[in-house]
Amino acid sequence: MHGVPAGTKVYVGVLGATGTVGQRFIALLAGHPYFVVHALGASTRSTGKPYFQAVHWKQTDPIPNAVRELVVQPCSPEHFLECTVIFSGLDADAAGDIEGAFRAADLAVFSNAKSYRRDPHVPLVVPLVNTHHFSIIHQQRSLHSPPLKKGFIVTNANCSTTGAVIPMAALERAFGPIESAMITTMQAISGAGYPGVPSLDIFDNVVPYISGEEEKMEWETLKILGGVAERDDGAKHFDMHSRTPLRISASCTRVPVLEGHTETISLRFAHRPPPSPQQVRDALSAFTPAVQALGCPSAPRHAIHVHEEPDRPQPRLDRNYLAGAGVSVGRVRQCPVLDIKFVVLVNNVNIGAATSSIINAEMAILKGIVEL
Ligand SMILES: NC(=O)C1=CN([C@@H]2O[C@H](COP(=O)(O)OP(=O)(O)OC[C@H]3O[C@@H](n4cnc5c(N)ncnc54)[C@H](OP(=O)(O)O)[C@@H]3O)[C@@H](O)[C@H]2O)C=CC1
Ligand SMILES: N[C@@H](CC(=O)OP(=O)(O)O)C(=O)O
Repeated sequence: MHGVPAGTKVYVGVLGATGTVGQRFIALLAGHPYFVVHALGASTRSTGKPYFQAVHWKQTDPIPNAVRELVVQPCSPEHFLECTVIFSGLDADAAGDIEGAFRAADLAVFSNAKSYRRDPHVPLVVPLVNTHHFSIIHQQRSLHSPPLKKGFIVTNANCSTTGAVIPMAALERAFGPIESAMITTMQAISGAGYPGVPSLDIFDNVVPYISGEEEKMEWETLKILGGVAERDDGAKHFDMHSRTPLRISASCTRVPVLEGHTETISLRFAHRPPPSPQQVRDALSAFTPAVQALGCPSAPRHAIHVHEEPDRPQPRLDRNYLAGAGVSVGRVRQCPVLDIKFVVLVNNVNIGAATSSIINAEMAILKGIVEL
Protein backbone atom coordinates (compact mmCIF):
# COMPACT_ATOMS: atom_id res chain seq x y z
CA MET A 1 0.00 0.00 0.00
CA HIS A 2 1.18 3.49 -0.87
CA GLY A 3 0.45 6.06 1.80
CA VAL A 4 0.41 9.79 1.21
CA PRO A 5 3.27 11.45 3.14
CA ALA A 6 2.16 14.24 5.48
CA GLY A 7 2.28 17.62 3.79
CA THR A 8 1.91 16.20 0.24
CA LYS A 9 -0.42 18.19 -1.99
CA VAL A 10 -2.07 16.40 -4.92
CA TYR A 11 -3.41 18.73 -7.61
CA VAL A 12 -6.87 17.84 -8.92
CA GLY A 13 -9.04 19.19 -11.73
CA VAL A 14 -12.84 19.30 -11.62
CA LEU A 15 -14.77 18.99 -14.90
CA GLY A 16 -18.39 20.10 -14.82
CA ALA A 17 -17.31 22.28 -11.91
CA THR A 18 -20.37 24.54 -12.08
CA GLY A 19 -22.97 21.74 -11.84
CA THR A 20 -24.65 20.07 -8.87
CA VAL A 21 -22.00 17.37 -8.55
CA GLY A 22 -19.13 19.71 -9.49
CA GLN A 23 -20.11 22.14 -6.72
CA ARG A 24 -20.22 19.31 -4.21
CA PHE A 25 -16.71 18.23 -5.28
CA ILE A 26 -15.49 21.75 -4.59
CA ALA A 27 -17.24 21.95 -1.22
CA LEU A 28 -15.92 18.55 -0.10
CA LEU A 29 -12.39 19.06 -1.40
CA ALA A 30 -12.03 22.32 0.56
CA GLY A 31 -11.33 20.29 3.70
CA HIS A 32 -9.33 17.49 2.10
CA PRO A 33 -5.99 16.52 3.67
CA TYR A 34 -4.08 16.30 0.36
CA PHE A 35 -6.26 17.00 -2.70
CA VAL A 36 -6.02 20.63 -3.83
CA VAL A 37 -8.35 22.00 -6.52
CA HIS A 38 -6.04 23.36 -9.20
CA ALA A 39 -8.15 23.66 -12.37
CA LEU A 40 -11.84 23.90 -13.21
CA GLY A 41 -13.66 23.08 -16.44
CA ALA A 42 -17.19 23.58 -17.73
CA SER A 43 -19.04 24.48 -20.93
CA THR A 44 -18.65 27.55 -23.12
CA ARG A 45 -21.41 29.12 -21.00
CA SER A 46 -18.87 29.35 -18.17
CA THR A 47 -15.38 29.37 -19.66
CA GLY A 48 -13.24 32.48 -19.26
CA LYS A 49 -15.16 33.63 -16.17
CA PRO A 50 -13.93 33.52 -12.59
CA TYR A 51 -15.67 30.63 -10.87
CA PHE A 52 -17.83 32.79 -8.60
CA GLN A 53 -19.32 34.52 -11.65
CA ALA A 54 -19.83 31.36 -13.69
CA VAL A 55 -21.55 29.28 -11.01
CA HIS A 56 -25.04 29.37 -9.47
CA TRP A 57 -23.59 28.32 -6.11
CA LYS A 58 -26.17 26.23 -4.19
CA GLN A 59 -24.08 24.82 -1.34
CA THR A 60 -24.65 25.79 2.29
CA ASP A 61 -21.03 26.91 2.86
CA PRO A 62 -19.62 29.82 0.83
CA ILE A 63 -17.41 29.16 -2.19
CA PRO A 64 -13.95 28.26 -0.83
CA ASN A 65 -11.59 31.24 -1.18
CA ALA A 66 -8.97 29.17 -2.99
CA VAL A 67 -11.46 28.39 -5.77
CA ARG A 68 -13.53 31.60 -5.99
CA GLU A 69 -11.29 33.42 -8.44
CA LEU A 70 -10.06 30.44 -10.48
CA VAL A 71 -10.94 31.04 -14.13
CA VAL A 72 -13.12 28.29 -15.62
CA GLN A 73 -11.29 26.56 -18.49
CA PRO A 74 -12.57 24.71 -21.55
CA CYS A 75 -12.68 20.96 -20.86
CA SER A 76 -9.62 20.10 -22.90
CA PRO A 77 -6.64 18.27 -21.41
CA GLU A 78 -4.00 20.96 -22.07
CA HIS A 79 -5.50 23.06 -19.26
CA PHE A 80 -5.29 20.19 -16.78
CA LEU A 81 -1.85 18.68 -17.39
CA GLU A 82 -0.57 19.69 -13.94
CA CYS A 83 -3.36 17.68 -12.27
CA THR A 84 -2.67 14.18 -10.93
CA VAL A 85 -6.40 13.41 -10.61
CA ILE A 86 -9.39 14.57 -12.66
CA PHE A 87 -12.85 14.48 -11.10
CA SER A 88 -15.70 14.67 -13.60
CA GLY A 89 -19.21 15.92 -12.89
CA LEU A 90 -19.88 16.42 -16.59
CA ASP A 91 -23.26 16.17 -18.19
CA ALA A 92 -23.43 12.73 -19.81
CA ASP A 93 -23.97 14.26 -23.27
CA ALA A 94 -20.49 15.78 -23.08
CA ALA A 95 -18.70 13.29 -20.83
CA GLY A 96 -18.02 10.52 -23.39
CA ASP A 97 -15.78 12.55 -25.71
CA ILE A 98 -14.23 14.77 -23.05
CA GLU A 99 -13.34 12.02 -20.58
CA GLY A 100 -11.99 9.90 -23.45
CA ALA A 101 -9.73 12.78 -24.50
CA PHE A 102 -8.48 13.23 -20.94
CA ARG A 103 -7.65 9.54 -20.67
CA ALA A 104 -5.85 9.69 -24.03
CA ALA A 105 -3.80 12.56 -22.60
CA ASP A 106 -2.67 10.11 -19.88
CA LEU A 107 -4.78 11.63 -17.13
CA ALA A 108 -6.55 9.64 -14.39
CA VAL A 109 -10.29 10.34 -14.63
CA PHE A 110 -12.88 9.58 -11.91
CA SER A 111 -16.28 10.09 -13.53
CA ASN A 112 -19.87 10.37 -12.35
CA ALA A 113 -21.39 10.13 -15.82
CA LYS A 114 -23.00 7.03 -17.26
CA SER A 115 -20.99 7.18 -20.50
CA TYR A 116 -18.32 4.54 -19.67
CA ARG A 117 -20.15 2.48 -17.04
CA ARG A 118 -20.84 -0.37 -19.46
CA ASP A 119 -17.37 -0.34 -21.03
CA PRO A 120 -15.87 -3.83 -20.58
CA HIS A 121 -12.51 -2.37 -19.49
CA VAL A 122 -13.76 0.42 -17.23
CA PRO A 123 -14.38 -0.38 -13.57
CA LEU A 124 -17.79 0.71 -12.25
CA VAL A 125 -16.87 1.24 -8.64
CA VAL A 126 -18.94 1.94 -5.55
CA PRO A 127 -16.03 2.50 -3.16
CA LEU A 128 -17.72 0.85 -0.18
CA VAL A 129 -18.24 -2.29 -2.28
CA ASN A 130 -15.88 -3.15 -5.14
CA THR A 131 -12.57 -1.31 -5.29
CA HIS A 132 -11.06 -4.72 -6.16
CA HIS A 133 -12.40 -4.03 -9.68
CA PHE A 134 -9.49 -1.55 -10.07
CA SER A 135 -7.48 -4.66 -11.02
CA ILE A 136 -8.65 -4.23 -14.62
CA ILE A 137 -7.05 -0.78 -15.01
CA HIS A 138 -3.70 -2.18 -16.13
CA GLN A 139 -5.50 -3.88 -19.02
CA GLN A 140 -7.50 -0.73 -19.83
CA ARG A 141 -4.20 1.13 -20.15
CA SER A 142 -2.47 -1.55 -22.20
CA LEU A 143 -5.35 -1.85 -24.70
CA HIS A 144 -5.31 1.87 -25.40
CA SER A 145 -3.45 2.90 -28.52
CA PRO A 146 -0.81 3.99 -27.72
CA PRO A 147 -0.68 2.22 -24.33
CA LEU A 148 -1.08 4.59 -21.40
CA LYS A 149 1.28 4.97 -18.46
CA LYS A 150 -0.98 6.89 -16.11
CA GLY A 151 -4.32 7.48 -17.80
CA PHE A 152 -7.53 5.57 -17.15
CA ILE A 153 -11.22 6.06 -16.47
CA VAL A 154 -13.04 4.81 -13.38
CA THR A 155 -16.76 5.52 -13.09
CA ASN A 156 -19.15 5.74 -10.17
CA ALA A 157 -22.52 4.09 -10.26
CA ASN A 158 -25.88 5.73 -10.66
CA CYS A 159 -26.84 7.28 -7.31
CA SER A 160 -29.82 4.96 -6.74
CA THR A 161 -27.72 1.93 -7.65
CA THR A 162 -25.16 3.06 -5.07
CA GLY A 163 -27.80 3.23 -2.34
CA ALA A 164 -29.06 -0.27 -3.07
CA VAL A 165 -25.79 -2.02 -3.68
CA ILE A 166 -24.11 -1.04 -0.38
CA PRO A 167 -26.54 -2.95 1.89
CA MET A 168 -26.85 -5.71 -0.72
CA ALA A 169 -23.06 -6.21 -0.73
CA ALA A 170 -23.01 -6.24 3.07
CA LEU A 171 -25.70 -8.93 3.11
CA GLU A 172 -24.04 -11.03 0.42
CA ARG A 173 -20.80 -10.93 2.41
CA ALA A 174 -22.64 -12.23 5.49
CA PHE A 175 -25.25 -14.61 4.05
CA GLY A 176 -24.18 -15.54 0.51
CA PRO A 177 -25.77 -14.62 -2.79
CA ILE A 178 -28.97 -12.68 -3.17
CA GLU A 179 -31.22 -14.28 -5.74
CA SER A 180 -33.81 -11.58 -6.35
CA ALA A 181 -34.46 -7.96 -5.42
CA MET A 182 -37.49 -5.69 -5.77
CA ILE A 183 -36.59 -2.02 -5.38
CA THR A 184 -38.72 1.13 -5.41
CA THR A 185 -36.98 4.52 -5.30
CA MET A 186 -38.19 7.94 -4.18
CA GLN A 187 -35.52 10.16 -5.70
CA ALA A 188 -34.65 13.74 -4.79
CA ILE A 189 -34.82 16.51 -7.38
CA SER A 190 -31.10 17.30 -7.04
CA GLY A 191 -30.54 14.00 -8.84
CA ALA A 192 -31.62 15.71 -12.02
CA GLY A 193 -28.91 18.41 -11.79
CA TYR A 194 -29.44 22.16 -11.96
CA PRO A 195 -31.93 23.71 -12.66
CA GLY A 196 -33.44 20.23 -12.97
CA VAL A 197 -37.11 19.32 -12.74
CA PRO A 198 -39.46 22.34 -13.21
CA SER A 199 -41.15 23.30 -9.92
CA LEU A 200 -44.57 23.05 -11.57
CA ASP A 201 -43.87 19.40 -12.36
CA ILE A 202 -42.62 18.32 -8.93
CA PHE A 203 -44.27 20.53 -6.28
CA ASP A 204 -47.27 18.73 -4.68
CA ASN A 205 -46.50 15.71 -6.84
CA VAL A 206 -44.75 12.38 -7.47
CA VAL A 207 -43.46 11.62 -10.96
CA PRO A 208 -43.41 7.85 -11.58
CA TYR A 209 -40.75 7.88 -14.32
CA ILE A 210 -37.05 8.79 -14.57
CA SER A 211 -35.70 8.11 -18.02
CA GLY A 212 -33.28 5.16 -18.14
CA GLU A 213 -33.03 4.90 -14.35
CA GLU A 214 -34.62 1.48 -13.84
CA GLU A 215 -32.48 -0.15 -16.53
CA LYS A 216 -29.33 1.38 -15.00
CA MET A 217 -30.17 0.03 -11.55
CA GLU A 218 -30.94 -3.42 -12.89
CA TRP A 219 -27.75 -3.65 -14.98
CA GLU A 220 -25.18 -1.76 -12.92
CA THR A 221 -25.88 -3.80 -9.78
CA LEU A 222 -24.85 -6.97 -11.65
CA LYS A 223 -21.51 -5.50 -12.77
CA ILE A 224 -20.74 -4.16 -9.28
CA LEU A 225 -21.66 -7.36 -7.42
CA GLY A 226 -19.96 -9.55 -10.04
CA GLY A 227 -16.29 -10.47 -9.96
CA VAL A 228 -13.28 -9.90 -12.19
CA ALA A 229 -12.30 -13.18 -13.85
CA GLU A 230 -9.22 -14.16 -15.85
CA ARG A 231 -9.23 -16.13 -19.10
CA ASP A 232 -6.56 -18.74 -19.97
CA ASP A 233 -4.58 -16.11 -21.89
CA GLY A 234 -4.48 -13.86 -18.79
CA ALA A 235 -7.05 -11.37 -20.11
CA LYS A 236 -9.38 -10.06 -17.42
CA HIS A 237 -13.09 -9.43 -17.74
CA PHE A 238 -16.00 -8.46 -15.56
CA ASP A 239 -17.86 -11.61 -14.75
CA MET A 240 -21.56 -10.99 -14.26
CA HIS A 241 -22.66 -14.54 -14.92
CA SER A 242 -20.73 -17.10 -12.89
CA ARG A 243 -22.26 -15.87 -9.63
CA THR A 244 -25.71 -17.08 -8.59
CA PRO A 245 -28.09 -15.33 -11.00
CA LEU A 246 -29.54 -12.15 -9.49
CA ARG A 247 -32.87 -10.88 -10.78
CA ILE A 248 -33.67 -7.27 -10.03
CA SER A 249 -36.81 -5.26 -10.65
CA ALA A 250 -36.52 -1.49 -10.04
CA SER A 251 -39.31 1.12 -10.06
CA CYS A 252 -38.02 4.68 -9.92
CA THR A 253 -39.96 7.78 -8.93
CA ARG A 254 -39.12 11.47 -8.42
CA VAL A 255 -40.41 13.10 -5.23
CA PRO A 256 -40.34 16.69 -3.92
CA VAL A 257 -37.27 16.22 -1.71
CA LEU A 258 -34.14 18.33 -2.27
CA GLU A 259 -31.42 15.82 -1.46
CA GLY A 260 -31.36 12.15 -0.49
CA HIS A 261 -32.85 9.20 -2.35
CA THR A 262 -35.07 6.85 -0.32
CA GLU A 263 -35.42 3.25 -1.54
CA THR A 264 -37.51 0.33 -0.35
CA ILE A 265 -35.78 -2.99 -0.99
CA SER A 266 -37.14 -6.55 -0.70
CA LEU A 267 -34.70 -9.45 -1.11
CA ARG A 268 -34.63 -13.21 -1.45
CA PHE A 269 -31.43 -15.06 -0.54
CA ALA A 270 -30.19 -18.14 -2.40
CA HIS A 271 -29.31 -20.07 0.77
CA ARG A 272 -32.09 -21.52 2.94
CA PRO A 273 -33.06 -20.80 5.63
CA PRO A 274 -32.67 -17.05 5.12
CA PRO A 275 -31.32 -14.79 7.88
CA SER A 276 -33.68 -13.32 10.44
CA PRO A 277 -34.31 -9.54 10.58
CA GLN A 278 -32.02 -9.29 13.63
CA GLN A 279 -29.22 -11.15 11.82
CA VAL A 280 -29.66 -8.75 8.90
CA ARG A 281 -29.48 -5.70 11.20
CA ASP A 282 -26.33 -7.04 12.82
CA ALA A 283 -24.66 -7.80 9.48
CA LEU A 284 -25.48 -4.37 8.05
CA SER A 285 -24.19 -2.64 11.14
CA ALA A 286 -20.97 -4.67 11.19
CA PHE A 287 -20.16 -4.09 7.51
CA THR A 288 -16.63 -2.67 7.18
CA PRO A 289 -15.55 -1.86 3.62
CA ALA A 290 -11.89 -2.06 2.62
CA VAL A 291 -11.72 1.71 2.08
CA GLN A 292 -12.68 2.20 5.72
CA ALA A 293 -10.33 -0.49 7.05
CA LEU A 294 -7.43 0.97 5.02
CA GLY A 295 -8.09 4.50 6.22
CA CYS A 296 -9.14 6.41 3.09
CA PRO A 297 -9.67 9.90 4.55
CA SER A 298 -13.12 10.42 2.99
CA ALA A 299 -14.48 6.95 3.78
CA PRO A 300 -17.25 6.93 6.38
CA ARG A 301 -16.06 5.60 9.74
CA HIS A 302 -19.21 3.43 9.80
CA ALA A 303 -20.68 2.52 6.40
CA ILE A 304 -24.27 1.62 7.33
CA HIS A 305 -26.25 3.08 10.20
CA VAL A 306 -29.15 0.83 11.18
CA HIS A 307 -32.11 2.63 12.74
CA GLU A 308 -34.30 0.94 15.33
CA GLU A 309 -36.90 3.76 15.24
CA PRO A 310 -39.89 2.70 13.10
CA ASP A 311 -40.06 6.00 11.20
CA ARG A 312 -36.46 6.27 9.98
CA PRO A 313 -34.54 6.80 7.73
CA GLN A 314 -35.91 10.10 6.44
CA PRO A 315 -34.14 12.32 3.89
CA ARG A 316 -34.31 15.53 5.92
CA LEU A 317 -32.94 13.87 9.06
CA ASP A 318 -30.52 11.31 7.68
CA ARG A 319 -29.00 12.60 4.43
CA ASN A 320 -26.04 14.17 6.23
CA TYR A 321 -25.12 11.03 8.17
CA LEU A 322 -21.30 11.11 8.32
CA ALA A 323 -21.20 14.00 5.83
CA GLY A 324 -23.35 12.01 3.42
CA ALA A 325 -20.64 9.34 3.07
CA GLY A 326 -22.53 6.52 4.79
CA VAL A 327 -26.02 5.16 4.18
CA SER A 328 -28.92 4.76 6.62
CA VAL A 329 -31.10 1.67 6.80
CA GLY A 330 -34.28 1.15 8.77
CA ARG A 331 -37.46 -0.86 9.03
CA VAL A 332 -35.66 -4.19 8.61
CA ARG A 333 -38.38 -6.80 8.72
CA GLN A 334 -39.59 -10.06 7.28
CA CYS A 335 -41.03 -9.92 3.77
CA PRO A 336 -44.04 -12.23 3.30
CA VAL A 337 -43.26 -12.60 -0.43
CA LEU A 338 -39.44 -12.65 -0.57
CA ASP A 339 -37.28 -12.99 2.63
CA ILE A 340 -36.37 -9.57 4.05
CA LYS A 341 -37.37 -5.99 3.38
CA PHE A 342 -35.98 -2.64 4.53
CA VAL A 343 -35.64 1.05 3.66
CA VAL A 344 -32.36 2.71 2.69
CA LEU A 345 -31.51 6.40 2.43
CA VAL A 346 -28.52 7.47 0.31
CA ASN A 347 -27.21 11.00 -0.19
CA ASN A 348 -27.34 11.14 -4.00
CA VAL A 349 -24.85 14.00 -4.34
CA ASN A 350 -22.31 12.77 -1.76
CA ILE A 351 -21.81 8.97 -1.60
CA GLY A 352 -24.14 8.80 -4.64
CA ALA A 353 -21.72 10.99 -6.61
CA ALA A 354 -18.84 13.28 -5.50
CA THR A 355 -17.80 11.47 -2.29
CA SER A 356 -17.61 8.16 -4.18
CA SER A 357 -15.21 9.61 -6.74
CA ILE A 358 -13.06 11.14 -4.02
CA ILE A 359 -12.83 7.85 -2.07
CA ASN A 360 -12.12 6.00 -5.31
CA ALA A 361 -9.21 8.35 -6.01
CA GLU A 362 -7.90 7.97 -2.45
CA MET A 363 -8.00 4.19 -2.83
CA ALA A 364 -6.32 4.34 -6.26
CA ILE A 365 -3.46 6.25 -4.63
CA LEU A 366 -3.25 3.72 -1.78
CA LYS A 367 -3.11 0.88 -4.31
CA GLY A 368 -0.39 2.67 -6.32
CA ILE A 369 -2.63 2.91 -9.42
CA VAL A 370 -2.29 6.69 -9.24
CA GLU A 371 1.37 7.46 -8.59
CA LEU A 372 2.34 10.64 -6.76
N1 LIG B 1 -26.95 15.02 -9.38
C1 LIG B 1 -26.77 13.79 -8.90
O1 LIG B 1 -27.28 13.43 -7.81
C2 LIG B 1 -25.98 12.78 -9.68
C3 LIG B 1 -25.45 13.05 -10.93
N2 LIG B 1 -24.73 12.10 -11.59
C4 LIG B 1 -24.13 12.37 -12.90
O2 LIG B 1 -23.10 13.36 -12.72
C5 LIG B 1 -23.02 14.21 -13.84
C6 LIG B 1 -23.26 15.65 -13.42
O3 LIG B 1 -24.57 15.77 -12.90
P1 LIG B 1 -25.13 17.13 -12.32
O4 LIG B 1 -24.05 17.83 -11.59
O5 LIG B 1 -26.35 16.76 -11.60
O6 LIG B 1 -25.46 17.94 -13.67
P2 LIG B 1 -25.61 19.52 -13.88
O7 LIG B 1 -26.49 19.67 -15.06
O8 LIG B 1 -25.96 20.20 -12.61
O9 LIG B 1 -24.10 19.97 -14.29
C7 LIG B 1 -23.54 19.62 -15.54
C8 LIG B 1 -22.13 20.18 -15.67
O10 LIG B 1 -21.62 19.79 -16.97
C9 LIG B 1 -21.17 20.96 -17.65
N3 LIG B 1 -21.38 20.80 -19.09
C10 LIG B 1 -22.55 20.61 -19.75
N4 LIG B 1 -22.32 20.51 -21.08
C11 LIG B 1 -20.99 20.64 -21.27
C12 LIG B 1 -20.14 20.64 -22.40
N5 LIG B 1 -20.63 20.47 -23.64
N6 LIG B 1 -18.81 20.82 -22.22
C13 LIG B 1 -18.30 20.99 -20.98
N7 LIG B 1 -19.06 21.01 -19.86
C14 LIG B 1 -20.38 20.83 -19.99
C15 LIG B 1 -22.00 22.11 -17.09
O11 LIG B 1 -21.32 23.33 -17.30
P3 LIG B 1 -22.10 24.76 -17.50
O12 LIG B 1 -22.53 25.18 -16.13
O13 LIG B 1 -21.03 25.63 -18.06
O14 LIG B 1 -23.24 24.50 -18.42
C16 LIG B 1 -22.05 21.71 -15.61
O15 LIG B 1 -20.86 22.08 -14.98
C17 LIG B 1 -24.07 13.71 -14.85
O16 LIG B 1 -23.44 12.87 -15.76
C18 LIG B 1 -25.05 12.96 -13.96
O17 LIG B 1 -25.73 11.99 -14.68
C19 LIG B 1 -24.50 10.89 -11.03
C20 LIG B 1 -24.99 10.58 -9.79
C21 LIG B 1 -25.79 11.50 -9.04
N1 LIG C 1 -30.63 9.93 -12.70
C1 LIG C 1 -30.24 10.19 -11.32
C2 LIG C 1 -28.97 10.95 -11.27
C3 LIG C 1 -28.08 10.66 -12.41
O1 LIG C 1 -27.65 11.57 -13.06
O2 LIG C 1 -27.82 9.38 -12.67
P1 LIG C 1 -26.89 8.84 -13.84
O3 LIG C 1 -25.51 9.37 -13.57
O4 LIG C 1 -26.96 7.39 -13.73
O5 LIG C 1 -27.43 9.35 -15.14
C4 LIG C 1 -31.36 10.94 -10.62
O6 LIG C 1 -32.10 11.55 -11.32
O7 LIG C 1 -31.50 10.94 -9.43
